[in-house]
Amino acid sequence: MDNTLHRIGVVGCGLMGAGIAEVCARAGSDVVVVESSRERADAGRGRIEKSLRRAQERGRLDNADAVLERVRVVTELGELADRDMVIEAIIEDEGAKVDLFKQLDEIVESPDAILASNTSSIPIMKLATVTKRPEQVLGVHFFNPVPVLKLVELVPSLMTADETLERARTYVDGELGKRAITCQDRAGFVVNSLLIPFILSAIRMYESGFATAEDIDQGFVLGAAHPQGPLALADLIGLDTTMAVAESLYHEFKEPLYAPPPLLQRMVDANLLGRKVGRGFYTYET
Ligand SMILES: C[C@H](O)CC(=O)SCCNC(=O)CCNC(=O)[C@H](O)C(C)(C)COP(=O)(O)OP(=O)(O)OC[C@H]1O[C@@H](n2cnc3c(N)ncnc32)[C@H](O)[C@@H]1OP(=O)(O)O
Repeated sequence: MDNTLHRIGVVGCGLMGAGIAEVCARAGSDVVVVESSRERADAGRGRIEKSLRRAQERGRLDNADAVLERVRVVTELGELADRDMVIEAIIEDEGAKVDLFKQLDEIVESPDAILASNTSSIPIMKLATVTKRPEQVLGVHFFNPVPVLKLVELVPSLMTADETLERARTYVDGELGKRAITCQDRAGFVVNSLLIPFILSAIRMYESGFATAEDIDQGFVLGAAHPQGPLALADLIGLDTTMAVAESLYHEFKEPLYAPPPLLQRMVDANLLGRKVGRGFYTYET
């Protein structure tokens, strides 16, 4: 068996999917990205192109066009049939991901192909058990902005084969030039288990009127050398995603520190989702 992963599929071309497709193509892989409609596919391709052009302008990339040629954004899942690995990066919703994994298992032809999820918090086992290849299913969790942040969490379930984990590690560390860490299959993995309670505490602090958003964030930027404060970071992640990850953590551990505060829920209800819509704790030009 050729263990190398050449042909990569990505499902979802939002914030994370576009970033994942970009870094895979920059590493030389042939990438097919699937979106649910032509409009979304066009928007996703635009996102990838904008990021590549920016990288070229800043001198971090020689030829954006050459990279773009390695990415096809399509609307049919069937186009993933010949992939060596498919990375799912759709909405953080267990039902939607389970449905997708059932379909991918039918579509992806190679018996050796890996089915990976970029989930932040949904148990990998729930996705593995709906396929006929649970030993080739694992979590491959990237961080936003994907082209900038070096970390990838690799999450084997109890059924993932050692070989699958090693093939994914070789791709992430070797081809993508990122740094993989490994952790067990429980909600939040390493980073979100620590980061989400921190962000929720900042939202509770702001909600109580204890300090302004600017002062809370400045406190962390200037007092703890974080690149941005917790509320600005929530805006970057997206308040809907922050909420979904908090709910998964709360569901798994029943710890009050993971319970989403009412203000977060209200902001999600109001579609104040952060950077991607132009307004969250701060306002942004879209
Ligand atoms: C919830 C999920 O499951 C898990 C997660 O994703 S948790 C979230 C993890 N993310 C973080 O913690 C992000 C923390 N913040 C940061 O690292 C930084 O604030 C930031 C990179 C977002 C912005 O950095 P900042 O210095 O303020 O802005 P800026 O000067 O525009 O960017 C710094 C560099 O990153 C690049 N960059 C910023 N955003 C980018 C993007 N979306 N795509 C590509 N490159 C980007 C810029 O081009 C710049 O590179 P250069 O110096 O070579 O020109």
